[in-house]
Amino acid sequence: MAISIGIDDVTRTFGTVKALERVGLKIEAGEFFTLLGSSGSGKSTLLKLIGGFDRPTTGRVLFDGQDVTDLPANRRPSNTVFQDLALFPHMTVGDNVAYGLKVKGVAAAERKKRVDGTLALVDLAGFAERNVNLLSGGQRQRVALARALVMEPGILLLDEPLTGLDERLRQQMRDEFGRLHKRTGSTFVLVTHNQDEALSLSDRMAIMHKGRLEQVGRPADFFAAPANDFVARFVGMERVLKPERLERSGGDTVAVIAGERLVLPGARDVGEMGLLAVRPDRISLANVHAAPGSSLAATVAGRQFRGRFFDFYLELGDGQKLDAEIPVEFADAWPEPGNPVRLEFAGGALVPVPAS
Ligand SMILES: Nc1ncnc2c1ncn2[C@@H]1O[C@H](COP(=O)(O)OP(=O)(O)OP(=O)(O)O)[C@@H](O)[C@H]1O
Repeated sequence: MAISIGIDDVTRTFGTVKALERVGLKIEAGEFFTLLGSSGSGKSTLLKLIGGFDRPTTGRVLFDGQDVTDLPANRRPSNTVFQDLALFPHMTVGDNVAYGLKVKGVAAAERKKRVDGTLALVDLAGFAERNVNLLSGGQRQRVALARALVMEPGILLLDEPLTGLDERLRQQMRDEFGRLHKRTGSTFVLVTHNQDEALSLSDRMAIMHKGRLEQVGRPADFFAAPANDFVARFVGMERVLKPERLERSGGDTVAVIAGERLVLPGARDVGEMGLLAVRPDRISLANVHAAPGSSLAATVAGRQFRGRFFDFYLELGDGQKLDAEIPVEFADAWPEPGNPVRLEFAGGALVPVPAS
C-alpha cells in the first residue's frame, strides 16, 4: 500500500551549516516525487530524514499522518536504494535480494517465491544463483532495486541511483523506474541533480537550493510559471532580463524595456518589480520595420553554429543581453554582427518571474 509523506517545518543543522531550513512538504501516496537540486542543496539530507537514517534538528516527519520522526530506518515501511548500491559482494544475487526477508523471519519457501517474483520484475529472472561481482553495472543496479522492492515498501527512496552508469544504461534504468512505479503503486521519492531524469519521471518535483524548497509542482509548471529567477535559470532559461517595469493592461502584462512597450499576451501578473526569463527558442529575428508592441530593437553581437540552429547573441538598446535560437533553414535572411534587428517574441518567449 502506498503511503503519503509529510515534512512538517523541518530544519537540520550540522554545526553552523543549515542543511535544511524550515522545509514543509506533502508527498501524496503513490506519487513519483523528485527532489532536484545542485550539490549541497540538501536533497540527500531530506531523503535520509524520510528514510529514518537521520533525525531533524526541529520539525517532524509523518507517514500517512503518523509521526515517525523518532522511528529508526528498520522500523519504517520505507526502503532506500543508495548511490553506492552496497550489495553484499560475497553473496549470490538471490541471497542479496532475500536478505531483508530473512532478517524479518520470512519462511524459506515464501522467501524464494518473493525473490523469484521480484527478480522477474526487474528483468533478472534466472539470475538468482549468479555472484553479484560478475554482473554488469546495470544488472547490479537492478539487484539493488530488487533488494528494496522485495520488501514491498509503501515508500521507495532512490538516492542518485543512476550516478556512474553510462548514458544508455541511464536511459534504460530511467524507463525501468517509471515502469516499476506503475507496477508497484508505491510512493517513489527520487533524489537527483539531473533535470532530464526529474522531468521525465516525476508526477511532481521540488527544486532545492541552500536547504530550502524553491518551488514544488508538476514538471510543466517550472517552465510556465517559475517561482523566481533562480528556478528559471535552473530549468535552462539562462537569460533573465530586468524590465524598467511591468504593467497590467486588460488581461495582459506589458513590459517596459529599453524604452519600448512590449505586450505579453496572457502572461501572469508578478508585480511591477518582476523579471523576464527568456526562452531563446521562441524568439525570431525580424527586419527593422517589425511592428512595435510585439518586438524590440536589438543589435546582433555575434552568432554560433549549434547544429540544428544558430545561437544569436543580441543586445537590447539598454545594453541587456539575450540569446535567440534561429533554425538553420532561415540562413538566407541572417543579419551580420553589428546589424540592427527587431526581435519578435512568440507566446511564452518572455516569462514574468518574481525576483528571488
Ligand atoms: N553528516 C554531515 N555532517 C556535516 N555536514 C553535512 C552532513 N551531511 C550533510 N552536510 C552538509 O549539509 C549540506 C547539504 O548536504 P546534502 O548532502 O543534503 O546535499 P545534496 O543536495 O544531497 O548534495 P549532493 O548532490 O552533493 O549529495 C551540505 O552543505 C553538506 O556539506
